[in-house]
Amino acid sequence: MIEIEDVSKNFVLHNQGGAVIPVMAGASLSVGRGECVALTGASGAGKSTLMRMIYGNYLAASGRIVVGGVDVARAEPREILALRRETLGYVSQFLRVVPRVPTREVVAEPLLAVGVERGIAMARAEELLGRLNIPEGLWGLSPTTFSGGEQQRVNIARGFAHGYPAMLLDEPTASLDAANRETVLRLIEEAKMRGAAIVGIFHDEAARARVCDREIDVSVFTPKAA
Ligand SMILES: Nc1ncnc2c1ncn2[C@@H]1O[C@H](COP(=O)(O)OP(=O)(O)OP(=O)(O)O)[C@@H](O)[C@H]1O
Repeated sequence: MIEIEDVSKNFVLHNQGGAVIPVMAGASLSVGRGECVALTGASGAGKSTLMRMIYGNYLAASGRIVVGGVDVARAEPREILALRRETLGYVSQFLRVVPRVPTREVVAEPLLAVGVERGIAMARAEELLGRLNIPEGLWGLSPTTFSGGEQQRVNIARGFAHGYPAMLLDEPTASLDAANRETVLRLIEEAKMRGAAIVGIFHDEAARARVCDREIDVSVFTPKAA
């Protein structure tokens, strides 16, 4: 479902005389349906960079990144948007809050975007908000004023609303209490059971051991000259 072949990445520092920093070379990785792969490696090894390339935020210098049959490294912007709507979910640590949109709608939005009937989308949103312990009294309010932890849980609910065939998870259990951490681990297990291919960064070692099938140390993709 996610195929990465011989990918390299350089950063060009335009404000520092155009210095070229090679950060990745020969990155290859394959993630099948129902599989969860953890990216590991020291700080600065390139975990976030690889995730951003898979999501199409950073362009690879060479190689292929194929998600659900779409080569992200070569796709048109509208193809990337369709991929993100239908196939590839990204759960970051932080919610991008849209002012005045109620929490229930924020969570249901990915389902409405793929044409799920409104009643079904809202029911799924409410189920997830309940599981993640967001008080019912908050569901009709915009999450703008929510606490950091509440916004993080709303973001997780939104990220797991639609059954994406492929998912990227950036520290999904960071700073959660035990009960909510357990819920997130169950959501990951449920996603795997329905066949999602998952790539994630997990600093929480116990979480990684429980939900990940394999670990890839991205420092093996650090260019030799770097
Ligand atoms: N936009 C950018 N411009 C220039 N260099 C960058 C950029 N983003 C990342 N880098 C460099 O690429 C390397 C990999 O960074 P990256 O954030 O992917 O590491 P990481 O493994 O995710 O680290 P951490 O665990 O600290 O989050 C680092 O040396 C970083 O300085």
